[in-house]
This record gives sequence, structure tokens and C-alpha cells, in this order.
Amino acid sequence: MLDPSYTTIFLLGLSLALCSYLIYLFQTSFQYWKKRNIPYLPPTIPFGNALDLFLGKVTFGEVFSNAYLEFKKRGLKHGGMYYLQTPVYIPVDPEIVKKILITDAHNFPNHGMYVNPTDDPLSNHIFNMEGSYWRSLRSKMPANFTSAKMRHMYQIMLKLAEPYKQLLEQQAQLGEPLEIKSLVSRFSTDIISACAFGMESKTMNNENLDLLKHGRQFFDYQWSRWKNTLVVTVRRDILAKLGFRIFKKETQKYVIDMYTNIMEHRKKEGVTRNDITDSLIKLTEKREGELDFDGKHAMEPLDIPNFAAQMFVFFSAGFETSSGTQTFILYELAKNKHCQELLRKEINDVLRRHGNKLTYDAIMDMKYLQNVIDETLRLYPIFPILPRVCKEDYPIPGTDVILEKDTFVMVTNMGIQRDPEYYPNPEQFNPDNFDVENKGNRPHVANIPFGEGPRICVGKRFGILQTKLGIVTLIKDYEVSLNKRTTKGFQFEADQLILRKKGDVWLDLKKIEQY
Ligand code: HEM
Repeated sequence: MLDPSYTTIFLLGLSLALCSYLIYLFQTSFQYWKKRNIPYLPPTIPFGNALDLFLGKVTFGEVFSNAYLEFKKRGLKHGGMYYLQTPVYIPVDPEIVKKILITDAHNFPNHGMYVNPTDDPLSNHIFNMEGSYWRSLRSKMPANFTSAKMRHMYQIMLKLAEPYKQLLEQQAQLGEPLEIKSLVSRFSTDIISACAFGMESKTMNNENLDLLKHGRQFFDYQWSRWKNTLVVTVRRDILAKLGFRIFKKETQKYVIDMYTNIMEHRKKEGVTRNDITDSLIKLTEKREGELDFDGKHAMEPLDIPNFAAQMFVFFSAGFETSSGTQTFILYELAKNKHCQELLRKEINDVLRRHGNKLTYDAIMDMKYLQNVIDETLRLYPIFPILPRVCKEDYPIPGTDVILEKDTFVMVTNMGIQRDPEYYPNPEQFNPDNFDVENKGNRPHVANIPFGEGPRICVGKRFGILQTKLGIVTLIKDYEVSLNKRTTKGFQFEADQLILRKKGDVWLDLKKIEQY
């Protein structure tokens, strides 16, 4: 038997050797930007430049946005940083941003997320998909969001605005404040369920709350801090071999069962609605002679779990982003009464011109409303990062630097949209930033809350339309003010990828009797 004191010394020595080795590994990784002559932020072991994220002081979006703003302050075209030990390239110059997102997008085609179709089928959704699988699926999606489809879906949305109105009316009569985050979440869930899946979710009546709970998992769980840490520090193929999952098994079962039932019901009853569900069901069928986007291979039909993964991404992206946007809009309008008043005036003026009917054309005619939405998404881009992976070595335009294949690139829409060069008082809510003359003074990529290029948000028109309807329904008839129960101060929820205001947002509603 070994003397216990020797064992202790041995273990201490081993730990010391391991620590020294890890420090050496980090120090070597942290030479990456220096060696390539790219300016960088000094990292610390082991978090790189993400220490504040791990301390819960900032969100993902802010880690990258703060780096952008720092490089910009130093007058740089770009810079490098480290997320843990992984080097991340941050473009600052709008010409470089434009090239990466649009002109040279073929060299930055993927988001670089973790996908494991075998053990975690829900991870294999369009946002995470790569290569020709993504291109083939993506090429079928815009047909679901044409103007004609939007007009049709608007009629469905209008019907769902009725229970929303009734609830507002009841609450105003009671004289009680309203927690708006939860309410708009339920309103948006009912809309996406009806428009995309032909499903009455009735969450507005507090039914089907499981749907909401599992829907939340999409963002809450997928991008939690520790999962990201693993995905960034361990190679994706190794994680896949280890069967690493990002979705809970119970969510997987709930989601696959629900969408399988919808598909089977449609097939059995011969129901067609010409919606996203129909177009995804078609993709589950073998289509003789159809080739994938590259024209090289036969188009493989989606299997059931993959069908469910696509339905789930449309559902989750559909309700969470629009409801978050509506919450931020109402929060800002409650604080900025003159903007609220201007908006209400526009709504009433436009309605008068449209025979007092809230038609699709009327809502699209509301220019100030669009400015309010644009300004809110500028300050609070719900999805605050546009990740890309460099496919082949890439000469960075206007520099003598080559960006290496497989480098992680982070276009930070949050940073760009808070850049004082483009928006003189970036922290201040000011819908006039989006007046035609002000817009014309900025590069196109200075406002990209929906992303840009081939990966641009596929549901942009839908998201904007349902946000418009939600805001008009409320602001037309009620003056909103912040109730004192609203969580004090402003902070984003930590540990989230998408931007959410921390705490509740309580609004007092005062009915406008006559305008
Ligand atoms: C205010 C509302 C919304 C915002 C701010 C938003 C924002 C974004 C952003 C920033 C991206 C990444 C774009 C890029 O990488 O360049 C994205 C992708 C995506 N969005 Fe949205 N979105 C919204 C609403 C919606 C809605 C309503 C749907 C579905 C009905 C949707 C479905 C998607 C999908 C499927 C993708 C992945 C596209 C791909 O990778 O090909 N989004 N969204």
C-alpha cells in the first residue's frame, strides 16, 4: 500500500501538471489573433472575453455587441475576440459586413450551430441545417410568405384579435393593471398556431399552456450558457458521437406527437389549407425525379422527426420573436407618451381614410407604426447576433488579412444598431431615426434585425404583420402607462440568447372614449 502522504503528493502533482497544461493550451489558443495581426481584446483564462457572461452580468448579444463598440471606438475596421478559447471574428466596417452577409454569402453559408439528427432530431431544424439540405428546404419556404398569403393570414389574425380585445376591455373595466409579456405571448401563440398549422391553440383563454411551455424550450434551453460552452469548446462531431442533446426528451416527444397528429389528421381527412404545414407535408413525400438544390442528388423526403423539427422552429420563432417585440414596443410607448400619441393619431387618420376598417391595406399604410417597430427592433433586436462560419480562406476586403476556413464570424446586429455613427443617441428610443431622410444617410447594413442575405429571416413579413396588428389593437383604444408593479430598472434576462426584458411589464390601460 502506498503511504497516504505519497498519494497526496502524487495527486497534487498531477493536478498541477494538468492545470499547467490547460494554461498552456489556453495561452496558445489566445495567440490566434496576435499571430494574424488582427487587433483583439485581451482575453482571460478560461473565459476569453466572455467572463461577464459567465458572471451573469451581460447576455450573449451584449458580449459581442460590446466588443464591436470597443473596436469601433478605436477606429478599427474589424477585430478578434475569444469566446472561451474559440477565436471569433467581429466585422465593423459596413463594407465587410455587407460582403459577409450578402455579396460573398456563398463563403459564409452556415450559422455553425450544433445538429444531431440521430439523438436529438429537433436540433435538425432549418436555422441549424447546413449545405444543400438547408438550401433545398429554404428554397421552398418563401412561397409561404407571399403578399397573397399574408393577406389571407391577416384575415385569420383579425379573428384572433377579437378575444384579445375582449380581454383588454375586461381588464380596463376592472381598472386592474395588465402583465403584458404573458398576454402578448399567448396572443402570438394563437396566431402562429392558426396561421401555420390550422390549429386553435386558445392559449388566450389559458388553455393549452403545455404548448407554450414546450415552445419556450426552443430558445430557453437550446442556447443556455452551459450548453453553449460545450458546443463551443468540444468539437461538434465528438459531441454528436457522445449523443449530446440540446432538447429535453419530454419536449421531443410532445412536439413529435403533436405534429404527427396534425399531419395524420390532414392526410386522413383530406384537409388542405395551403399553409406551412401543407408545404412541409409535401416535403415528406417522395417526389420522383426531383433533385436537391445543387441538382446532384435525388431529393430525400423529410422523415417524421425532421418534419416535426421544422414545424417546431416555425412555431417557436413565430411566437417568441413577435411577442418579445410587442412587449418592448409597449414598454417604450408607455415611457414615451408623445410617440404613443403620434401613433394613435396616425392609426385614427389612416382608419378614417380606409372607411374605419382595419384592413390589410390600412395597416400597411401606417408609416409611423413601421417606424416604431423599426426603432424598437433597432434598440432590441430580439435575435441579437448573426453567426456565420467561413467556408474557405477569405481575403478580408480592404485589408491584407486572410480569414481562415472554419473561423467563426459574428456579425453583431445589436452592436451595429447601437453604433453612435449611425444613430446619434443610440440608447434613446426615437422612431424618427427611420424617417426617409434619416434612413438614407446610413449604410443598408446599419439596420439588420432580421439578418440579411440568403439566411435572412424567412418569417419577417409574418412577424411584422402580427406585431402591427397586436399594437394597433391595443393603442387605438387605450392609453398605456407603466404600472409601479413593473420590475424597476432595465436589464435583459441573463442566460438567454434572445433579448427579453428581465421581470414583468405591468401596464395601466385607460380607455380612450372618443378620438
Ligand atoms: C420580430 C420578429 C422576428 C425577428 C426579429 C426575427 C429575427 C431573425 C433573425 C435575426 C434570424 C437570423 C438571420 C440571419 O442569420 O441572417 C432569423 C432567422 C429565422 N427566422 Fe426569424 N425573426 C422574427 C420572426 C420570425 C417568424 C414570425 C418566423 C416564422 C414564422 C421566423 C422564422 C425564422 C426562421 C425559420 C429562421 C431561419 C432561417 C434560415 O436559417 O434559413 N422568424 N430570424
